Amino acid sequence: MSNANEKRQAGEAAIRYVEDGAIVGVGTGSTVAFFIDALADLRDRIQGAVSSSEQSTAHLKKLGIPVLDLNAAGPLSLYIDGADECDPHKRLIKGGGAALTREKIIAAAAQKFVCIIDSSKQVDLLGRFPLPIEVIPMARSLVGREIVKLDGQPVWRDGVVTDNGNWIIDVHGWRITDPVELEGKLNQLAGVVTVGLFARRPADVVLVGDREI
Ligand SMILES: O=C[C@H](O)[C@H](O)[C@H](O)COP(=O)(O)O
Repeated sequence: MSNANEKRQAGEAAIRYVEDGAIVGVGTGSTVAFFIDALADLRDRIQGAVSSSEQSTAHLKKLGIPVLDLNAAGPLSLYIDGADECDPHKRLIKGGGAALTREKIIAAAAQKFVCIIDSSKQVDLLGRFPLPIEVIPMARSLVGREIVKLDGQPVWRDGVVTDNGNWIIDVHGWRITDPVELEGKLNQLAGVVTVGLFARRPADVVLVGDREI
């Protein structure tokens, strides 16, 4: 089965976690787009969605799904989002679409995080996909030098500005044996806004196509 078909299956399968009256946290990306399409059928049974990006907000609104502010919504029961890589412990690399900061905030606010992926995203060890890091623009070179000290190869995602007005550095060449430790270490660097490692707050459920693992 193609990756696109598995993404569609995962997006549609995630609907079974949505409860009546819920405010649903919604991630970003091509897999989530299938979820949003399916969520439109339930729009009269939910209160609405909290969105992780301008892209998802536009999609949700186009389909008539109310988009709510996280501060007003409070704790969320459910967050649905894709990932760029997923290890056997449900730890993730995210941020291929530059939406990692708002995604991490919503994941932290949600009781259950259901991650929807196709099978190409499954890895034994995180790091084949370059690790995205959102940085304050003036700190780009500083953070890059710190990454080199940690044996990573930083590549500036030239031309990309995040929804928060910041820049992205993609780090190549890391085999991430201890993602919890690395996430903490990178979070401490001055100028880093968010690291695309979701190890301290991994997914609770992963759907690979329509198969829950
Ligand atoms: O910033 C983007 C997000 O983390 C996405 O969830 C991730 O890149 C996966 O996207 P896709 O479902 O398009 O492969």
